[in-house]
Amino acid sequence: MSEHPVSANPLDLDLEEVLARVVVVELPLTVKFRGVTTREAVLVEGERGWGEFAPFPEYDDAEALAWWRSCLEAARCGFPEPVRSHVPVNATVPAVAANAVPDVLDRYGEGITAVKVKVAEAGQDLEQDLARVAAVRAHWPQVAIRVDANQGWDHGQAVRALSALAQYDLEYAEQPVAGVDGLYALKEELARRGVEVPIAADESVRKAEDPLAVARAGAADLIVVKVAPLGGVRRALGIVQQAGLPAVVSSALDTSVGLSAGVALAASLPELPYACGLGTGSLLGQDVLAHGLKPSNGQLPVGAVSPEPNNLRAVELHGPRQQWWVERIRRVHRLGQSGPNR
Ligand SMILES: O=C(O)CCC(=O)C1=CC=C[C@@H](O)[C@@H]1C(=O)O
Ligand SMILES: [Mg+2]
Repeated sequence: MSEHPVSANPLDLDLEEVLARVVVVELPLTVKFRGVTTREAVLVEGERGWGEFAPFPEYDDAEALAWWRSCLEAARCGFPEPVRSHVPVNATVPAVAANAVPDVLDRYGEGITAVKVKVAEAGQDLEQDLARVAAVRAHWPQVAIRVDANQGWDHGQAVRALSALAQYDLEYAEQPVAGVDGLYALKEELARRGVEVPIAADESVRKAEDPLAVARAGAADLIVVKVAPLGGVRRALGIVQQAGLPAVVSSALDTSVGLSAGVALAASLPELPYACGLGTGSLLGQDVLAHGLKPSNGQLPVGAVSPEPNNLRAVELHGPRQQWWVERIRRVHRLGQSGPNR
């Protein structure tokens, strides 16, 4: 790729030249997350660094376009100047059985100050969520605990669950129910009942037509921002600035290349009031860097990353899955050149 000015459109490139050099990888997860045990991603090296394209397989091309823009921003434009050298991260606990919690937490090492616990998993019940959160509190008594329901509760379930979980002094509840109206109604009801659990919006930001609608409606106390679904670090920075709410930077279960874009966003935000959901490198069984981005003393370092050729070769995909990703990029790229500026 030739020298690329930051102000130009990163989609303006010779696509076949880029596709000839992309690396498609599949990384094993050490714990099942979002129902999957491996994570596929495409890595692209550009004149300013490495970018990652890894929209989940079920996402359509319109949704995947923001991830492609984000990948090309990293590869071709680089990132804004950081204002800090390290970012604090939370441990993330998937919807595992309570007795598996200590083992999951220990993967993140010492010095973690916040833990995010997945709740409302399909096929599980509130007792299992309470037991998982209790196991976190028992293993690490001092940490702040937040829960993420991925909009898995309806209004009544969320009121019941958060009223019960409030005994653990929750830092916040992430996307307990679906939609801006749903979040607003829940926030009102919790306030009426005196249940003091702040509400964070995730899907209502990253999957919304208008990522600012939730802030305008006063339906959340804070927002979760993820670089790839929001179309890159600069777009995510703009959304945080316009939302005017505290922001938590999170991963999309990325390889260390994708995580480094999240770190770049966290590093350039003027305020960083919460530990970031960027510790998920600890859930990967293999990574593309010689030393993957895993927390040390609860923090990740800010800076460029570069995959190690041997690590890349060990996880590189060939054949039909590689072709599937290449074809997906062709379609998404065409959409970006022809369609509305999503
Ligand atoms: O925020 C974290 O602690 C880790 C990232 C995380 O939870 C997620 C990553 C990828 C997909 C999402 O289902 C999930 C989330 O909902 O925040
Ligand atoms: Mg979430």
